[in-house]
Parts: sequence; C-alpha cells; structure tokens
Amino acid sequence: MALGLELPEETFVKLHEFDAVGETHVRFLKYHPRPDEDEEKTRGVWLSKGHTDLGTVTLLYSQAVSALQVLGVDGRWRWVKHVDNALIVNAGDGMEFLSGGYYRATVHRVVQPPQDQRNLPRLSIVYLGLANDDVKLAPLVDSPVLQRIGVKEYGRFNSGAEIPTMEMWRKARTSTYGQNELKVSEKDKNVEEEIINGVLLRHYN
Ligand SMILES: O=C(O)CCC(=O)C(=O)O
Ligand SMILES: [Fe+2]
Repeated sequence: MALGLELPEETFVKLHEFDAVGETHVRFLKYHPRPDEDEEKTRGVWLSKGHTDLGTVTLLYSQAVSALQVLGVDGRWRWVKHVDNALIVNAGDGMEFLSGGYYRATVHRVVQPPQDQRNLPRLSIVYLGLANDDVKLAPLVDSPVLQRIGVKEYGRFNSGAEIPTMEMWRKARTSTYGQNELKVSEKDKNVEEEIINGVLLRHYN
C-alpha cells in the first residue's frame, strides 16, 4: 500500500510497531443460525449495518459460509466469494485518512447466508490492525501520488480542525457507538449519518 503511494515500502510498517501502545486485536466471531422471526426483526443483518472498520487494515480469513458483503461504488451489495486459504484485506478509516481518501475504507456488512447455507453456523476470524495510538491520521502528503491529486494536509478533516490520532479516533468511534443520534441522509434514505470529530460517518442499511 505504501508503494502504491510511491512511498518507501516500510512507511506503514513504521506506523504499526510491535512494541508501541495500540489496540490492534483479533476478533473471533461465531454466528449461529437464527429463527425466522429473529431474521425478520433485524431484516437479515447479522453483524452491524454496513460499516467501515475504524483501524487501518483488516485481515479476514475467507469463510466457506457466505455472509460477508461489500458495498460497491455503484451502491450494490456484493457477496465476498470464498477462496480456500485466502485472506480478505479491507482498508479501514485510518487508512482512508492517512491516504487522504486515496484508499477508501471498505463498507461491509454481515448478513444471513444464502438459502443453501442457512442452517450452518459460521466462524469468523478477523485481524483488526490499528496504527500506533500516537499516530496522527493526517494524509501522508510526502506521497508524490497524493501531491499529484492535490490532497491537502488536513485531508478529510475540516481545515483548522484538530486532526485525531489513532487513539482519539478509536475512542471517539467506540464511545459513540449506538449512543449518537443518527440522521437519515438527505441524499440516500438507506443511509444514516453522524458526525465524529468533524468527519461524516455513514451507516448503511
Ligand atoms: O464476520 C465477518 O466476516 C466480518 C466481521 C466484521 O466486519 C467486523 O468484525 O468488523
Ligand atoms: Fe467490520
């Protein structure tokens, strides 16, 4: 990803040090088949509405039971196809900020599997990579690629606003989870919005 920005290969490695304070973690999730009435209540959504992960890079072990979907730029949800022993790599908010939006955070959700897999439990192992807590999530404007496309130092944040560190961003997102009042987007009624640290965050239905 660093090379894609024409930056030294180790650029992101240095922002994710083994000994630094940070909250990179692994999540194990086991989803059990649910009765139809529960599926109706949640309209088939298993884990969160469409969301972005708050860190930089997420690695998911490809699962034979389909449930993960990714939102395309065309507004369509697509199943992530299973490939044996493959890893799915998703960019998160941190990566979107550090790259000034060049790498967009993947909007994804977990839904009830297709008909022929509905009776199966699903196991999910997810590595959620976050930058070191003290990394400021300003775009890496040394990147010739970002310079060519004219990314500004404040990137997605309002100019003059305090740019959050990885620690500030993860705390802001986790502490507001389910607390903030969400407003239906004026542009798309399937999207609800909230503002965190001056950044518009979207929740996709
Ligand atoms: O279970 C999955 O495939 C994805 C889980 C996920 O999106 C998350 O833990 O943030
Ligand atoms: Fe996720």
